[in-house]
Amino acid sequence: MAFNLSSSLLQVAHISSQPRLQPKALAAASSRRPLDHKAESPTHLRSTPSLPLRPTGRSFRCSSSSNGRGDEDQAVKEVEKRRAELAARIASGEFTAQQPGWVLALRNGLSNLGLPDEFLERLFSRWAGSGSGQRLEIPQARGSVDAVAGQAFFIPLYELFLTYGGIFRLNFGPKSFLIISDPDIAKHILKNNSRAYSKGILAEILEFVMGKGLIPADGELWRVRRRAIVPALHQKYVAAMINLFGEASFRLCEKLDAAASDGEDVEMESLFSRLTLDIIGKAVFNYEFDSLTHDNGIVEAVYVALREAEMRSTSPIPTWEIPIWKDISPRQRKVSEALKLINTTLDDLIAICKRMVEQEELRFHEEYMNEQDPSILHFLLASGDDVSSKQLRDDLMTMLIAGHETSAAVLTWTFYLLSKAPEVVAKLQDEVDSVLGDRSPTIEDMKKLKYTTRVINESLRLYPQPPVLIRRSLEDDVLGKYPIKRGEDIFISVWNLHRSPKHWVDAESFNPERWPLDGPNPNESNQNFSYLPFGGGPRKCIGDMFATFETVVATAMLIRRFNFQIALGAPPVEMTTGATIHTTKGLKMTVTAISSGAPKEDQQDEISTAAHQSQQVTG
Ligand code: HEM
Repeated sequence: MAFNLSSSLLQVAHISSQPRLQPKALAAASSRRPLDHKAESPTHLRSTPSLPLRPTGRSFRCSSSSNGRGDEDQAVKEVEKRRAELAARIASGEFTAQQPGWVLALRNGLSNLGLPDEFLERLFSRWAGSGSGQRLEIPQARGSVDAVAGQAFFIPLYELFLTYGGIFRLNFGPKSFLIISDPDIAKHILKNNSRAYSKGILAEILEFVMGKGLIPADGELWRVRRRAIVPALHQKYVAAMINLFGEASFRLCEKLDAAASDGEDVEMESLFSRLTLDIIGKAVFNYEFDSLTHDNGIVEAVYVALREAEMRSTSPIPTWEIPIWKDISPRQRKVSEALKLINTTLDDLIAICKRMVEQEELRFHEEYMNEQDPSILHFLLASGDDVSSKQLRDDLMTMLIAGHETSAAVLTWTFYLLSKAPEVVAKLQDEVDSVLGDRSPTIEDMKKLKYTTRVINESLRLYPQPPVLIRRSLEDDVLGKYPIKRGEDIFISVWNLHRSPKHWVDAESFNPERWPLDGPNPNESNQNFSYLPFGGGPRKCIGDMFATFETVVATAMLIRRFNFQIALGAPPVEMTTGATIHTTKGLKMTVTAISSGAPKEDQQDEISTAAHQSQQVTG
């Protein structure tokens, strides 16, 4: 049965438990020097005894409007109030069920006196009975809808993390989840013992649209498909994609040019969604959605399927499972029709591509790529991938969704962050001007656009897409010091890891400078699983390089041509969740052209030349 993600997450507020982490742990980092991640490991930080009071709701303020300050202030106040209330309830121990209130008060008191967390941990777990051989209990929270309704679910999880620490159980009625915000435990689940975990609920929710595609697949099927698909994203392919990114971004620039000269504001979230849909359609199965230019049936069908996937992951009652409902609900009928259209289109594309491959004088090798059709589908068919049409369709659909909404969300939040950081924009524009000038990016430029890359790295830290990773334990295991049973549903909160004040200095501020330009590209390995923008372990994203270059190219090409500001009177920018973090009401911006740059025909010529060059260099 499909399980509902949010019915759990919407019910987080009332708390019962053995709190582990004391509030004072939380703002310690703000007074620290920037972390040297190589020298100062998360483990070291965890044992730091000085623990000032935790930050309040200011962490997640993302409202912004150049006008309507009143609206903005009101929205910010609401969020802060709700958060402060929740934080106060958690901190007071009001809902403690398994441990008497006085134990909590004593522990808080000792903690405020500066006793190290680890010492208190040992003391109180012994008190709770583990020393006498009883099973060590994971801290628990149980909830009700009212305290968290109306906000993205990962926000209350952050509040709970600040009090309950890197692992706690979230109970609601008969359901329970483990919430992980500890880098070592995340590493254990994702990498060291990854075989003991499946995609669980995620596979159930996404089955209707991704079938057994690479994201939901588990076990042997996943291994076989991953082995077949990963080679398709080889270096030469990614280099060819830079040209595709450039062309699509150029089309977006044209659209923005028109808006700028007409003095019209633009809704950037939907434009980024269209940009990345156009890119991923070409990249995965050589299909021209052309959604930036016009709407058509297939574009609409893709959005119907995507919105349904998001609705299913955030709706309290799985009505779509009721057999008759499927037939009578207009929404579900629309979903079925959309899926039918997408499947037919994919079948047609597979058939066309098969014919192309048959007619080709094929000499397949590691970096095989057809110049007319460099798509992943073409590579798979040319490689002799022995797979059913249904499985191939599932994999293509999976990549379409995985590579579309994620990149769009990264660009949306990057431009939101940039709208509030003119000094970062100035540095970005300097870099882009000196590296690219007016020409289109090539694969060689990716190494040189260092600051642009750091901006994307930092945007992914503050707005990870998706904000939680989902797993289910396939066998008994031990997480940290806690034994867990088979069948546990687990959320690894990347949001919490990326904003943990234990691991980041000034965790909430947008500061691309935290990543040295001459340092390695930050990833889960060199950040000890405190930073997981593309996951980690064997199920790490296969499109990480693709997506990084895509967002770097789009950012560079837009930022050198336009200034972006939140539009006058735009609604406050707030978060909501689907599979990725969306805005609640869009990202409405005023776009002003910086200069006309090279004439358009020249730019178009350059795009073709750049494509040719990048193929020559890497081919
Ligand atoms: C900025 C854009 C992107 C972000 C932030 C992102 C993030 C992620 C993350 C965090 C995972 C791990 C999920 C988990 O462990 O549960 C993942 C998996 C995956 N991603 Fe991406 N992704 C992006 C773009 C792409 C693109 C462009 C593609 C395809 C070309 C892609 C294809 C996949 C696939 C197929 C998986 C599943 C891998 C497996 O389970 O073996 N992603 N992605």
